[in-house]
Amino acid sequence: MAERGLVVSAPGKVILHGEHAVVHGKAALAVALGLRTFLCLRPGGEERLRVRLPGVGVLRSWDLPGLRALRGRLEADFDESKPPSAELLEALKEFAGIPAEASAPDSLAILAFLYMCLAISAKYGDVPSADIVVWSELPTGAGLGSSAAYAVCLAAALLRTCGAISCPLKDGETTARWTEEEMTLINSWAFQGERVIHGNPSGVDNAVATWGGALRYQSGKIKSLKRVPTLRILLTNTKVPRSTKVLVVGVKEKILKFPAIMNPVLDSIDAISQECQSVLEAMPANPSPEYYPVLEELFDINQHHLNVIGVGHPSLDRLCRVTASHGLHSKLTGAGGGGCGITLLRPDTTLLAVEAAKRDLCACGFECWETDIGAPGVTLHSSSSLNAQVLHALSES
Ligand SMILES: Nc1ncnc2c1ncn2[C@@H]1O[C@H](COP(=O)(O)OP(=O)(O)O)[C@@H](O)[C@H]1O
Ligand SMILES: C[C@@](O)(CCOP(=O)(O)O)CC(=O)O
Ligand SMILES: [Mg+2]
Repeated sequence: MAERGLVVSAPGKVILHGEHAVVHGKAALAVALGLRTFLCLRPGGEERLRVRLPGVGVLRSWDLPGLRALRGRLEADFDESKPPSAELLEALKEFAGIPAEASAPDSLAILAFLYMCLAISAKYGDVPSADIVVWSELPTGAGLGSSAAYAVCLAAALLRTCGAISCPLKDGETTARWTEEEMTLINSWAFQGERVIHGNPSGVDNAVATWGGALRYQSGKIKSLKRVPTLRILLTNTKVPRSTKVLVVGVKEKILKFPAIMNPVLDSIDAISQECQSVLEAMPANPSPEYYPVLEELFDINQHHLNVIGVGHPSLDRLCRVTASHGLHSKLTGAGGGGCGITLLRPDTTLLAVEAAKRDLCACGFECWETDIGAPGVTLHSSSSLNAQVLHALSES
């Protein structure tokens, strides 16, 4: 058990290309965002596990004997190489008093929390007597990988508390990262948490939340890009709620219904990811405008493909039209169906042009902001390193 408790964080992400296709074995390019989820775990007093998830309105606590008994009943099912079984999830729902068909944000968050607490403690130690609070800078359900950032924070905190991974923080350090081997373990358990939340995730989201930076992901293979060019991206949240789980199922159904139509589209998205990766890897650290026309064309082609596979939305079409009227190119990011879009800003895109585009996007009821990309992955913090906003949020949540 970490004596004085711990604070971990993990970044959100944008998928530049490859969302949905990556679920079907194609390549995706994802970059970590400068927006993070934070988890604080403090040792608890009496034998209780308490969790506060203000992002989804959850405040729950359970006595450890009850959790240990539940774990004992389910132990055979905690195989981290396989998706959590329907029976296991039903048992967790019943224990937590969650309706069987529940897929609301709070229900999925509690399910993922309980699954990871019991499964990790079943393998590496005991259920911790602790007070856990999670707070995020990311909008949930908007395509920025909030579920993965949440799962990665949970995995890192629980594995550290069970002693399965080290405490890499040295005296005087404010932040530290884990070793490659430890991040692989964190990522594999975070993928299990994503399986509870998403149903059939590809693993790209938890990979980029773990390793950070920019990476190409395909069928479990992760290739971090050596250098992340300084791309300026405008993030726009249409605020249209949607469920990644539902959208991923919809694409699968369309592939089964029209394989000869859909598979070539997935192959084309795969080729777009490859092409984009080649361009990014050829870019200097601070690319000049001439590199951008091809990136903009790839955005446009991919956005059309995403509409064809059924994950577009009128709000995203409107986003693309508004930015196009300012000479900018956008596409949805993440599962689509609403949520966020990303707009590529060239180095010579003036502040005035960006402000004009933001003004028109906000007039649509959207929320937009520029953020940097290539952020570090899962991180262990000394509490002194956290800024006042995060400290306040974690203490007040
Ligand atoms: N900060 C958080 N605290 C608790 N649960 C979270 C948090 N962020 C995300 N989640 C869980 O992840 C779900 C959103 O995942 P998803 O539909 O994949 O959207 P995205 O990953 O694009 O944000 C939420 O409904 C909730 O269950
Ligand atoms: C649609 C998908 O490709 C990305 C989902 O991203 P998000 O959960 O919307 O942030 C699903 C996946 O890769 O697991
Ligand atoms: Mg997600």
